[in-house]
Amino acid sequence: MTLTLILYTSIFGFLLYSLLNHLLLRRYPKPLPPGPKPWPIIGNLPNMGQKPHQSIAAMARVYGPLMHLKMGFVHVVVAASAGVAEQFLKVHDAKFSSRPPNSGAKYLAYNYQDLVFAPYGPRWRMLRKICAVHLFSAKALDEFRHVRQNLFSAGTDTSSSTVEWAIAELLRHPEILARAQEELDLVVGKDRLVAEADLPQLTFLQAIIKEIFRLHPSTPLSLPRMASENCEINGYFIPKGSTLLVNVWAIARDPNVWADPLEFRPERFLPGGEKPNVDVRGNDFEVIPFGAGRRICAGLSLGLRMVQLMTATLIHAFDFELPNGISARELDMEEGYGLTLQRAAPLVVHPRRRLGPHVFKF
Ligand code: HEM
Repeated sequence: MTLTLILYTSIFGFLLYSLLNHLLLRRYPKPLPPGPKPWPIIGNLPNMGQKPHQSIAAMARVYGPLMHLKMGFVHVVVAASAGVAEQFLKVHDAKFSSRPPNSGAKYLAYNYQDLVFAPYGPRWRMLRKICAVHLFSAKALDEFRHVRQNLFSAGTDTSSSTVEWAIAELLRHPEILARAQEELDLVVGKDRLVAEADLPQLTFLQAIIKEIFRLHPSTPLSLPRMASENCEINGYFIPKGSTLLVNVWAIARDPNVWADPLEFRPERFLPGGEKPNVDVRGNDFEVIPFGAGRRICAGLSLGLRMVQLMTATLIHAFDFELPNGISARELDMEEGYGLTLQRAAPLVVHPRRRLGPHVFKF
């Protein structure tokens, strides 16, 4: 008797949910973007897997670069190509400049009062202005240069994980590492450590860092945005309140845009390469590790400088050996998943000094 009751209740619940869903979806003037069919109540949560950026990229290969998902009752739209990302983050940027609510931001960030989670409006504008003028402007960064110099621990999680990926890729590509060290020896010499002022002359190093940000962006799904009003993108309806995820990881590996996208090839960013003029500062949508538009990473210039400086200093000052006779080609490059894109297995290396001991005396 009880079992029959549960069965009938479940069937009735399912039919009611499908009917409501159908009626609600019909109110839209245009179709929602295509996407996998959501389950009742939980939506597409079971499709997310252990590494959502990879699962979402696989789904986008089936449903296209503008995709619709349901996370529970929340509409989620995903941008998985440079063109679609540009629509959201440039053409319609103003409508997607708030972030969706979440408990972490509510309880840890003083009820959405910090810069990252503040709703788009006067307070966010004021915080952003303070950062732009007093903290992260080129002038402020130059003035605080001496405070940062070889201060490795000051790197944030995003910066430190990017450097870890960089060292791992360089170990797997010894010819690229040798060329970068050659450039460093030429520009910096062997009697001092790299300084921030050297960075503009280290063009090969800069290409390496761009390639690292392309293959291993520290926030693969960027930070979520939220639609503040209904809008239409590429002929599809995006309901107000939808969460926007931009799969910067998939965009930067798009085979329609990048030749041999999975290959680590910094030369592609050098003159004569396939993308000599492409940068990571949010103007070229095929590689946007710092996001784009008005809520682009506020610490972009600092993050970029820190990653360049830390990587340059490490490979200039040290050679690295892998422990236990592991060959570089065997190095596990599996991704873990967390707040930032970490290596599944942390990189363990034995550093050997390449510069004389006098260089390390401070
Ligand atoms: C490797 C380094 C870094 C990467 C890859 C990175 C990436 C990102 C991304 C993807 C966003 C979201 C952008 C969007 O919504 O379009 C973001 C936002 C932000 N980042 Fe970074 N970031 C890095 C380093 C830093 C550093 C060093 C700081 C400050 C010390 C910083 C401060 C911020 C802030 C305040 C925001 C929120 C901006 C806003 O909502 O207006 N980031 N970052």
